Amino acid sequence: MTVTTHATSAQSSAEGQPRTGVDIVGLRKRFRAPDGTIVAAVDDVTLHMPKGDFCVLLGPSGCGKTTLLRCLAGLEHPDEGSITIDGQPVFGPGIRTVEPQDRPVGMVFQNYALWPNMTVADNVAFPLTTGPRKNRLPKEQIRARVDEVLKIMGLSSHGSRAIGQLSGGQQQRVALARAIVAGTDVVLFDEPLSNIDAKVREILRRELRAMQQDLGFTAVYVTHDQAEAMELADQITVMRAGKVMQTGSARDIYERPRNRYVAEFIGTANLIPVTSTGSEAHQVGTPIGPIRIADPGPDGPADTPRFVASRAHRWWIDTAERSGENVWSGEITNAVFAGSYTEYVVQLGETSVRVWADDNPELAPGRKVWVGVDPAACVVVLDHD
Ligand SMILES: Nc1ncnc2c1ncn2[C@@H]1O[C@H](COP(=O)(O)OP(=O)(O)OP(=O)(O)O)[C@@H](O)[C@H]1O
Repeated sequence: MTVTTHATSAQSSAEGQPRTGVDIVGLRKRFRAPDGTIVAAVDDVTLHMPKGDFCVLLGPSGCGKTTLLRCLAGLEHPDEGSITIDGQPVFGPGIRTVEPQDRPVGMVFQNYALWPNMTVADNVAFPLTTGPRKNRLPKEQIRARVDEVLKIMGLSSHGSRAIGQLSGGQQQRVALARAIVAGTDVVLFDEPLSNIDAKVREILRRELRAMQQDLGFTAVYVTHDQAEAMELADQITVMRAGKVMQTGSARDIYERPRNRYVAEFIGTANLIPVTSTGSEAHQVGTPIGPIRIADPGPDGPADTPRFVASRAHRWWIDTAERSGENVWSGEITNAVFAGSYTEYVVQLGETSVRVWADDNPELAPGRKVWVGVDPAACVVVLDHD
């Protein structure tokens, strides 16, 4: 990827435009693969990213997250739809497409994309020193702004160093500093921490979140790492094959997945097929008998298969006989000690469930047990949208 430059915040704020975050409507981007087939990399995406929120695009490799981000940056030309960034239409029918360097966004790439022959300070200053000369800040102001940003990123004493004299984590700090130096209201991140070792990544992640909250910019952050998404995001958008599967807070997505894909992609879910609508409200029939549920799930075509989804850690396990709603007896078929919990696989007839017991009762496979789950932790999800 190439480095893009960033418009100054002065441009977006001085014109007094309304700042609303990022709005994407009906966006499509197709590519022709080498074998001639057409790939719908972004497939009718409509998404609102509220101003000042940390918005994560999450999904497996190839689901279209980077293409969507590149469309926001202006590095890809979408086939259809519209994009508005902080009230400024940058792409859409009847709109002159705004070039990357004129969009009110900063961008941080996975591979840092720094200029190796420039010092740290010059790399950070770069977005302020490009564009029409008449719009540029005076030199002293650029220097002051660069110093300020280097301080925020803990790089004050590194300004005159060459890029090659920095560690990977420090280089990524420089890239972050460069993305925020112009004070743009939207910063785009393409898996910025994935080349950094795990310990430093954790630190940078926390710093990035704190910095984003302090400065108040809207972050659009691409990752395939669900833990990273959950730690950082105000809003997570789960993508699959170019489409948005679900958008919500980390808690919404985790506790109220709307389809099987989301339930399985985030966390560990037990999915038990729904065989009938159940004789009472908030109850469904399944191969292990009726299950009481909290949420009947989204409407969808009647013939779409449905499942009761529940998180493994919301189940309990007991060796003493238990009875009541959402309680079953079964046999442990596998037990794996995972440190803070033990995962048991328990066979209930033809169905097996995973139970994460955090009191580590040390039960061996073959043991008869009772297991159960709180109805509040059971939601019905569609097989697909
Ligand atoms: N320039 C291109 N030419 C042809 N196909 C492309 C091009 N760019 C992306 N694609 C295809 O579009 C789809 C989405 O790619 P994209 O890079 O957006 O996915 P991603 O979710 O960001 O994946 P990753 O996490 O691996 O980067 C993939 O099938 C990819 O092969």
